[in-house]
Amino acid sequence: MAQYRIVSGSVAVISIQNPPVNALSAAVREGLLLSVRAAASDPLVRSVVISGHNGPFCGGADIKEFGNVSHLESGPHLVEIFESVEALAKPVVAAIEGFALGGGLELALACHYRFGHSEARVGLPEVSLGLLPGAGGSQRLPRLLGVRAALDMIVTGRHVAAGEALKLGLLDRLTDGNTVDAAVRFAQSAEGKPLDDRRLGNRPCPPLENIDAFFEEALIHARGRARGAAAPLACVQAVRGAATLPFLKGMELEKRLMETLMTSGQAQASRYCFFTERGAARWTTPTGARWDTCRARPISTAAVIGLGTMGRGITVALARAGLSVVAVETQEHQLDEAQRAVSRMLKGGGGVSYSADLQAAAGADLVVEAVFEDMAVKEEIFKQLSSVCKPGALLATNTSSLDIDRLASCTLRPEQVLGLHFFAPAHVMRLLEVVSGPRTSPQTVAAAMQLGRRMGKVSVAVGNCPGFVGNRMLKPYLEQAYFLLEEGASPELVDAALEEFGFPMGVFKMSDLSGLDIGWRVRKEEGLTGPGVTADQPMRTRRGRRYSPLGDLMCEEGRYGQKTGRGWYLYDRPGARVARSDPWLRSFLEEYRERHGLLARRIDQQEVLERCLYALINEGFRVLEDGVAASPQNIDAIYVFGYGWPKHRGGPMFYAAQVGLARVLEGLEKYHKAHPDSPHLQPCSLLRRLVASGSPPIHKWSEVVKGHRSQL
Ligand SMILES: CC/C=C\C/C=C/C(=O)SCCNC(=O)CCNC(=O)[C@H](O)C(C)(C)COP(=O)(O)OP(=O)(O)OC[C@H]1O[C@@H](n2cnc3c(N)ncnc32)[C@H](O)[C@@H]1OP(=O)(O)O
Repeated sequence: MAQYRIVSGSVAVISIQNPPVNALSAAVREGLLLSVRAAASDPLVRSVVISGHNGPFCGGADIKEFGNVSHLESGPHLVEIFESVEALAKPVVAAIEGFALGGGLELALACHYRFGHSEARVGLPEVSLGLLPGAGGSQRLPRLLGVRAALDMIVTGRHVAAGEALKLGLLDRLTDGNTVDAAVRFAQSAEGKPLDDRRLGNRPCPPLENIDAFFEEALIHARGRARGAAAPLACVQAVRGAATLPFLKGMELEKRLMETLMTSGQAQASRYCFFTERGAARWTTPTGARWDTCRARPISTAAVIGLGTMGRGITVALARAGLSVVAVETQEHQLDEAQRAVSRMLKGGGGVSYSADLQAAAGADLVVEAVFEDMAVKEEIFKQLSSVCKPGALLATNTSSLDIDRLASCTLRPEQVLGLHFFAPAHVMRLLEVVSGPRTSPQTVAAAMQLGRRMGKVSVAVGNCPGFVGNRMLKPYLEQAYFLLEEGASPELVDAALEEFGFPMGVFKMSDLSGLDIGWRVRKEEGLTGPGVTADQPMRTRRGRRYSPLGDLMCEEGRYGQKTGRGWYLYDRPGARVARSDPWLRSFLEEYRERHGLLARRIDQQEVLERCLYALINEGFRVLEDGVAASPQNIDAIYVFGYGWPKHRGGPMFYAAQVGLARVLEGLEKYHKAHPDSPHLQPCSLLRRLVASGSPPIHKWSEVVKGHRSQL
């Protein structure tokens, strides 16, 4: 699948043909090598242009082959092909339109010249697949750009726009016109000229002072970016090889590092995330409606009701997606402040108008309610929206846990009511939970999923239950963290274990960031704390189960987290970010344990991880059993893109499969025996059934789930 043709009498144009992204599958590799050999041996050919068929240059190695060694090993290897390209005695020009990523850019680096379209982008994103640029990219790019710029691109995996690539010297020329035509003309002008200096494998790496100190720092930085991830560290090692070794020795090092990464569980997990992200768009409902058959009415105008932090972020996300937005806030002072904040974020007006009157939502195709979490207030707004809004307008709530169906009941159009659960900050975070109630129509889901895509979100269709998928699973995780404090752990110990696992922030730091008062309000609403709880009720039991009042007590002390400068940690001032240990908290916990006759014991990191993560995973199985998520892959997408679950660990359900379902079951049984008053540790029946049926691979779990009622 490489097209070969001769143009202008002397230029061989080799076009990679493998839609949609022209990935370098075995067939493409075969075709490329044959074409390069044909160009080398044809005396009429004096130069070569390599391009991508129908737009994109090349999306890199074929990721679908990675899990299958026989596919990966069939056909010539990329390193061999790129060596032949670089060694060709005729000038080779890469004509880059769309994108040249991973192996695609490595191919371009083996060419003698690189032409780019002005809207193209290039990058070496292998690190996000748990790999390194293992087809010479880690050795050629530093020789072209210098170590600093190359290391940045390789360790971050970022896509670089054509303009920046030109400045860096990665692209030789840009064109706004037809890239292949421009490359052909240039190739002809380079015919017969010396090529030695154009072969990056021949060049030394530009010198760098204080190499040891530079790479030490680079390693520390790489470790901090994704804790516990092996690929960024291997990338640093490979680039160090480029800076210190001859090309062929560097290539050997790259090969050794790549072989270790390629077969690692981390690469498997990262690859799984890649497909999970894309798979979330393919939703279905029990009525048979599907992503590819259900037509969605396009949404071009939206109204956002309530301009607190969430409402502002949602307004920005919608405006950036090209919608015309009316932002409504009934409190005048809040409206002015919000207008300034939104304009700052959008760097100007950006198609947003403002109003203090709900009537302004009358003409919108979609309304997103984003007022604070109070059911009575939301019900009143939905009642009003039902009569104010035009027929056909969709009514969405940004609630993070309340009942969508109850809100739908306040309207005369329950089939057009849904939840759009954004994550803070809403214009930055990738995840969107699209929540349907029992009466939400498939067309409504389709429209929301399409809108999510326009906003660049990973949108996941979920069913209606308290907390939906993400927050429902978070509850047992948080609960175990509180219990661990009661039993003798400190917030520092719990957070360190979770951060070492790979979360960007431990549970207590995260709670300080989002505000302890949010959970407090929810618990009050649920009747777990506050005036509804009578004095004769035991403090550490609710509805017959263990309950930790620690979070409530903290709020009663006015410790809401970063916003008050005090929470599970101490901060220099309200709003400051750097968490410091707080001696007050230590005494508070000691006094609490003493008051309740709790004996502090030594808790290790393994127990922290198992109790917190297994409780969360167990709830994930319940979510699947209840039909609130369509697949374990959807749960994993939610956790990776909304809750900071490390990509190199795939998501909670993937992690459970990787650890072994039998081991997770055994762990839960052990902890439930020790804590029988904590039902979240009681293994759910789906997990038991999966283990009983031999722990099938994750893509076969649906066969065991079958027969349960879907809430989607
Ligand atoms: C043996 C190894 C030796 C050497 C090292 C080389 C390693 C590599 O090259 S690893 C691959 C590096 N490349 C990437 O990481 C790029 C991954 N792709 C993307 O970032 C994006 O897909 C895109 C920017 C290329 C296009 O984005 P967009 O237009 O939004 O489309 P989609 O992402 O929805 O993708 C469409 C479709 O294509 C599939 N796909 C994308 N890239 C690849 C690929 N490299 N290999 C195989 N398939 C790929 C993607 O899964 C979508 O299909 P599905 O919807 O069916 O999943």
